[in-house]
Amino acid sequence: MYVVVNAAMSADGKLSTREREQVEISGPADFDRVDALRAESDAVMVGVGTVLADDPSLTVDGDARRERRRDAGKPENPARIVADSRVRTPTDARVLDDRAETYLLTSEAAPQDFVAEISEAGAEVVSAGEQQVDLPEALAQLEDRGIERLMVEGGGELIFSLFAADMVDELSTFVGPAVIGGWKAPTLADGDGFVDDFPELSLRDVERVDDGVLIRWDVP
Ligand SMILES: NC(=O)C1=CN([C@@H]2O[C@H](COP(=O)(O)OP(=O)(O)OC[C@H]3O[C@@H](n4cnc5c(N)ncnc54)[C@H](O)[C@@H]3O)[C@@H](O)[C@H]2O)C=CC1
Ligand SMILES: Nc1nc(O)c(N)c(N[C@@H]2O[C@H](COP(=O)(O)O)[C@@H](O)[C@H]2O)n1
Repeated sequence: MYVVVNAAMSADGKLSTREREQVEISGPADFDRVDALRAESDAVMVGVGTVLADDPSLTVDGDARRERRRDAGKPENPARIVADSRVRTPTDARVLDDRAETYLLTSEAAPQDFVAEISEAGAEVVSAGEQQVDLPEALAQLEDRGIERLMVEGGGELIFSLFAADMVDELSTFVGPAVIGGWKAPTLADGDGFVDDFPELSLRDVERVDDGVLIRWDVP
């Protein structure tokens, strides 16, 4: 599986505010690029923190892009994946609507009645790991279901875990023209953080987009 992480951060490296309120960091050209990235992917993934904060749909906006996917024999939207160890996704979350297939990655710690409710609400549940989703195992199960190109949008906890598991192939960050601040505000990679053995990145390219900068890295 090829894993692309894409996120937008403020000039000071924050993904959202200390209240975890979504901020439009990207401008129109960057949002359009993100839509194209979604359309090129087999699945789009977030952590449940992002579902609870933003209630995203994770679908493709552009009609022409959805049509191209249909013409290629694919579903018009990529699958949606939520890492949600204990099933905190609300049953009325937009990721559970019928616009795309949705996988909920859970662990053995997930209460079985929540698992039943979320399955009833339309998600396919994939269990891997004891207390927290074991990402390599869960993503291997999804690869078996045909997901080869995965786009990850965030948030910071999930992105850190994917780097910690050495599962990221490419990182795109749009750095936008705002300062959000706040030590509690989510950053690109949160979790426990690294103290040594930092993942090394190789700069692919840098481009001015809207009023910010798009930086693309390969993760060798
Ligand atoms: N600016 C941007 O591009 C984006 C911003 N965001 C922002 O990020 C914030 C949410 O980020 P976070 O709070 O960090 O939550 P998150 O979206 O990274 O979800 C973390 C949660 O996922 C679950 N999880 C299950 N297995 C896991 C594993 N192996 N590793 C890590 N997490 C696992 C846990 O319940 C954990 O608390 C929101 O404020 C949202 O607005 C989110 C996506 C993109
Ligand atoms: N690329 C990007 N730029 C921003 O400025 C953002 N705030 C985000 N947020 C992410 O986009 C998701 C919203 O998805 P839908 O449009 O509802 O499908 C949100 O949940 C964050 O993952 N991304």
